[in-house]
Amino acid sequence: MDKYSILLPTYNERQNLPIIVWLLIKYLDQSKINYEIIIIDDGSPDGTQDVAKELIKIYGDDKILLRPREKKLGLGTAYVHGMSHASGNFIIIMDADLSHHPKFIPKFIELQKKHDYDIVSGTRYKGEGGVYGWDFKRKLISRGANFLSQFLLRPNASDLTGSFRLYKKDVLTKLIAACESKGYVFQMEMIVRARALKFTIGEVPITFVDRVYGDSKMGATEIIQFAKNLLYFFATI
Ligand SMILES: Nc1nc2c(ncn2[C@@H]2O[C@H](COP(=O)(O)OP(=O)(O)O[C@H]3O[C@H](CO)[C@@H](O)[C@H](O)[C@@H]3O)[C@@H](O)[C@H]2O)c(=O)[nH]1
Repeated sequence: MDKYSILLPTYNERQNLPIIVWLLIKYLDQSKINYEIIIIDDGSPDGTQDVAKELIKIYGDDKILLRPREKKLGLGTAYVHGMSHASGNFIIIMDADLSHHPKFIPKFIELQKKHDYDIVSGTRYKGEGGVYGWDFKRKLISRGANFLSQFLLRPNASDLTGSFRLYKKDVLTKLIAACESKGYVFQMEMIVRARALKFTIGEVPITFVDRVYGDSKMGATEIIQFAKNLLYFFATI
């Protein structure tokens, strides 16, 4: 039977974590999906790990695992760390801040099964997909980054910077081995490398809703890093 390991990277998500975990359990149980939830917390000062431990007491350590690290080491490396503890043959990566709704997961799984895709990527930029709650500046950055990367890299997916995705575990293992970046740009690199390695990608339109609690960790450093990597991938891949 297929098993899905859901990776939830967290940094200061004390308020969001109980809600996202509850929603995940509700939708995945309802759809009779076999899963585990892996929380990768980078030593959040707001007590996210204490909340995670309480959730494990409530829902059980067969459903929720906490795989903490001592300090903030970046989003890309958090995925790698989580995956090394995953027992599923499929991996689902999503944000813990309620921007990604678990109701889309059964659609990801259905599409993957139908076409045996290596990757299913949530897309905000196709069909019914969309973004809610971002200000004009943030929308412009995201759209601009996507437009530029589409133009330069010609990837097989319409949302290069999004992170709500399902991977076959062996595919993700190969992609991780091929990827060099550590931060947010990891999402883009995965799709670019996927094309080079000839992995198939299906897409499910998703609505991305900006977080209500807490703050985004994306700043100028991540944006500059993204631009540098974009040019590097353009020149090398
Ligand atoms: N463990 C760990 N988790 C992190 C780190 N940085 C961020 N996270 C977690 O990663 C998720 C996304 O981080 P945010 O900082 O909230 O991202 P965002 O601004 O909402 O950005 C979203 O849009 C980007 C552009 O489309 C996406 O690239 C990004 O993945 C995300 O979906 C959240 O669950 C957050 O706690 C880190 O260094 N370590």
